[in-house]
Amino acid sequence: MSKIQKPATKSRNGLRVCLQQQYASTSDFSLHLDLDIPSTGVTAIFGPSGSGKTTLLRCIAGLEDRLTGNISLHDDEWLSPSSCLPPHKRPVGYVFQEANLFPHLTAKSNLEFACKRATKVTPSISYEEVIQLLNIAPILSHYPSELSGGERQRVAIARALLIQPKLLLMDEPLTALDETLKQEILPYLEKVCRQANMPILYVSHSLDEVIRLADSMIVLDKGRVIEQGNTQDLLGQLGTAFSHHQGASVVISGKVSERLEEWGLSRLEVNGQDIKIQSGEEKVGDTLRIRVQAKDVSLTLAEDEKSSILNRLKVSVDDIARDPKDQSMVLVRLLAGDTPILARITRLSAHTLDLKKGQHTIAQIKSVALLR
Ligand SMILES: Nc1ncnc2c1ncn2[C@@H]1O[C@H](COP(=O)(O)OP(=O)(O)OP(=O)(O)O)[C@@H](O)[C@H]1O
Repeated sequence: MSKIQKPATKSRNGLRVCLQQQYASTSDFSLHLDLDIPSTGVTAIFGPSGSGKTTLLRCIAGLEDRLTGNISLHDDEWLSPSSCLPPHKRPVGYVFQEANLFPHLTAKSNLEFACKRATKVTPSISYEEVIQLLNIAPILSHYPSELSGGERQRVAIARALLIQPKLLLMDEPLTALDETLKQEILPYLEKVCRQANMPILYVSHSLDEVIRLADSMIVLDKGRVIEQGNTQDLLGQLGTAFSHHQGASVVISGKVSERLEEWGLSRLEVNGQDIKIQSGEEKVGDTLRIRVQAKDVSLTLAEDEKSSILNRLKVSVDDIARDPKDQSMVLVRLLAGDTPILARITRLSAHTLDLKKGQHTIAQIKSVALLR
């Protein structure tokens, strides 16, 4: 195995991972990474099957032994050329695809086991807080076999938090659940992600989950990082793995400026323009994150056109790219101020509108198409 080229510089904050790993000298797969991961927030690890997502988490947790390099968290060195902290000494909470609870112990005893393993003397989250956060008080006396998949996974997340980790690793925690259970558990995950004051690495194949949960993203392919950045920036670019995805979308953040109770809508201010969305629980002043799918954005040049579409944003065309998978379609990158929006329209429409870079146009988005 060759040595890592770039020496790891120490990070004062967050997770530093600079490593090289290979399962066996005969294996085709190897992992070569050099990453700085923010000290809080969710970083999604995305990429095709076999790209090394699970291997990366296992290396960080200390579960792989054929690796060299440096891993540190907030300047605590877990791996260096001269040392390797064993897995049980790493302050890591790990949530797997399957809940992996002890089958002979009740949910409560599973959690108590985690409390005994806690890595910190002063807990950053109490037992009661975890129970409340994941709403598992009613099921504490149940054995894993008596719980639904979603309940088991909520207990598994609680167990990972009660270890009092400084880093949370989640490997496709929703994949084994059906759609209904996924929707049931997502709000809990969102709460955990928002409240946990630590870096969270979240492996997922689901663009939906990534958009809902991740602040930043790392895209792996064949053990290498091919894209990395802030979720909003990355999703708003053309020519990435995401812009070619069926569900190509951008994430837009805005402040709720008004609730239009009579119409069941809320007004969101985004760079001085209004977006109306169907009302939820949000209050005036809240910041909301909404997903706009490229397929739900249409373009028009007529400013005063009467239309049932409520959201008509003044934008400029920043770039146009052909869809490599469908020659009848193009993706248009638009800017509303500095907020990127993607529109997936036919090549014929782009031709008819004579779309060009820098051109001013109107992006129309139906309110019902906006997801949160
Ligand atoms: N124990 C092992 N021994 C040898 N090769 C392995 C081992 N575990 C995984 N691999 C190989 O390493 C590569 C990366 O696997 P890994 O599980 O990290 O991918 P992944 O991106 O998590 O995939 P998926 O999305 O399918 O879970 C694959 O080619 C896999 O076959």
